Amino acid sequence: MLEKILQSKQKEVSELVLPPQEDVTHYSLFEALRAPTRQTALIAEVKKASPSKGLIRADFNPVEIAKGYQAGGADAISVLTDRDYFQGDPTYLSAVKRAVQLPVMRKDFIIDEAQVEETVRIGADAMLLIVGAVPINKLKQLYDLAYAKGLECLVEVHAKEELEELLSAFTPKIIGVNNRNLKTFETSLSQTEEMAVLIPESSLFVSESGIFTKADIDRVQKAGAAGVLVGESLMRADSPEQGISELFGGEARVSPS
Ligand SMILES: O=P(O)(O)OC[C@@H](O)[C@@H](O)c1c[nH]c2ccccc12
Repeated sequence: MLEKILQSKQKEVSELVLPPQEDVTHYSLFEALRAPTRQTALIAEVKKASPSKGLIRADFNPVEIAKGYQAGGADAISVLTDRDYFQGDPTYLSAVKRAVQLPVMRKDFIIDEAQVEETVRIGADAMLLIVGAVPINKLKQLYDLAYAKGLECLVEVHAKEELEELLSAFTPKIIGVNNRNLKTFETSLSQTEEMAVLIPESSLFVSESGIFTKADIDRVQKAGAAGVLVGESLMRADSPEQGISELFGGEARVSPS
């Protein structure tokens, strides 16, 4: 599946027309994750559909969902911008960014410098980089370019070998372990547990995908995750706010946001 997505991305990139620059106020993802609203930081994801689950939420208003996430105490927001496989759109990110006072991360398959520039233009504060989507030296170039342009990165790995390859090249400030194997779509939280020991102390560690309950949050937090990235379980909730409250089992906020 990842292969197929990357092929269409290549085509998309070759046809990319850069949008005008959005005028926005930036918020740091790193700082937000370091001082979370609850014990475990939450990146709440705006995602209409996915290749593994199909349509997740028919009644989909990205701005209303993002505002609900902010009201519910999310620390940051992730917006899927891939059109072909996730029914996302770069314009959703710009609209969300204008509506909330939280760091907003672009969730897409970034393989080229032009997409980094596009990410800046649409007003994002951060973007996802996936180890395994591009060769590691290319990933490092994209990472350095992003930071040079004022964008932060969440660098995602799935397998242990990917993490080792990443760390032998450089140490990202924010590392995500995707519990979902992008080749098979299976999720397993033991992925987070197995990889936690290898994550350097100096990096913020986010556990991504397949997190549905307070028990799941406690489990990855115990393993060492400072934060979680949650999409589906929140998108299926009656309201985003209530979804967050239920996900945290009613846990009180430790700091207002
Ligand atoms: O919906 P979930 O299982 O809570 O997962 C969210 C997020 O981790 C997932 O959307 C994701 C993680 N890495 C990705 C890379 C590309 C697209 C999507 C993703």
